[in-house]
Amino acid sequence: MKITDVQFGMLRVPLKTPFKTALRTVSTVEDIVVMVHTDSGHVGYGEAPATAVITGDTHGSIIDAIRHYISPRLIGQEIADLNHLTQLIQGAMEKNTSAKAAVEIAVYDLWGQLYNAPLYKLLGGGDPVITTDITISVDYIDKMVADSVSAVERGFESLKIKVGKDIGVDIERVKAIYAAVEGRALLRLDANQGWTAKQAVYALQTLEDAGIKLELIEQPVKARDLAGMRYVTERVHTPVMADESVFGPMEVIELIRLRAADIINIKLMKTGGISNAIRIADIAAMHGVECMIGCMLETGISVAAAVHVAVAKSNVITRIDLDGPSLCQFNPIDGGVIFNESEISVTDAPGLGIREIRGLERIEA
Ligand SMILES: C[C@H](N)C(=O)N[C@@H](CCC(=O)O)C(=O)O
Ligand SMILES: [Mg+2]
Repeated sequence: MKITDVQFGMLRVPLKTPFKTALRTVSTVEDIVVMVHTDSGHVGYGEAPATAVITGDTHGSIIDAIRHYISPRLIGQEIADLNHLTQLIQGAMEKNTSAKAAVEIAVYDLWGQLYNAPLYKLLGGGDPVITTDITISVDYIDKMVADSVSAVERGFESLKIKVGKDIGVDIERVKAIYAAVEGRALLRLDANQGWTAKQAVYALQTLEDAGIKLELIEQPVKARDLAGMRYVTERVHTPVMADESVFGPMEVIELIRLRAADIINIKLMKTGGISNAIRIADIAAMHGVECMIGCMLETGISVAAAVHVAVAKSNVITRIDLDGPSLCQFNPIDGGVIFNESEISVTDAPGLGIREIRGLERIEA
């Protein structure tokens, strides 16, 4: 099975409610879809969102990176030579992790199709049912409490509460949500870099002293402030998770060496796809560090790939934040991963099992 062509589409799906973090507000998922064609007629699918505030990637940069740097290296290559293909993709250029991720996901999809097996089985196998949390956007306190209660009523047992806007209000937000859902859901906080190290310690110690038990705090301080991450990790009981601070394996090694966080959030759009996600999971496992697998605003193409990784690496990926499809008004993907609110299950369809993408707008080559 040889690669013959790489094509693009744009997938737009409105969100159920605006997605609001300390970094941005978004109402529609708008992702680049990549289709890798082969001489056998098989097509592999990948997807990349333009999360410029985190990865630096835009729609234009994703298409340009693939069109001019990645795709020319892949034409004529054999899907069976997976490690060679991932090296070609990762070595095509610096950064541009979302573009690399989209192409790698499509290549892994084809690799599964080549061997007629679901991807998670080729990656090591595992229990094909996992449970995700759901994100509660940062907003007025009453709205966040209502959204949290509604999520619990829909069956979510883990809520990812966005904070990082105003430290005083953030503390009140968490107290109010905790009071409303106590005993029914675990609370994960994500400040998306919105606090200073001292603010984070103050907020977390105030919440801990008030008897509020949090599962973890994600990325309390600026991405590059590893000293700040370590400062917080050393001073609070709540486990600290690194998100924007770690993209690839080298950053993970440095973070672990510095003991700057307790947990690592792996996202395919930061790692550049599946090969580095697996590397990070293995490095973390060797050091006894647990991981979450997360997503950006993605639909059931790239989130499906993350699900396969999560299933195969459940020895170390102990937390799941793959709520992209649950945040969308509808699911445009007919495929091998079934997203049913908090429960995500994988079928035995080959590769990612994608059969149809509804509403895909073609982007001319
Ligand atoms: C969607 C997911 N639950 C999430 O919160 N992901 C990111 C933010 C993604 C974005 O801004 O598009 C995160 O910070 O964990
Ligand atoms: Mg995060």
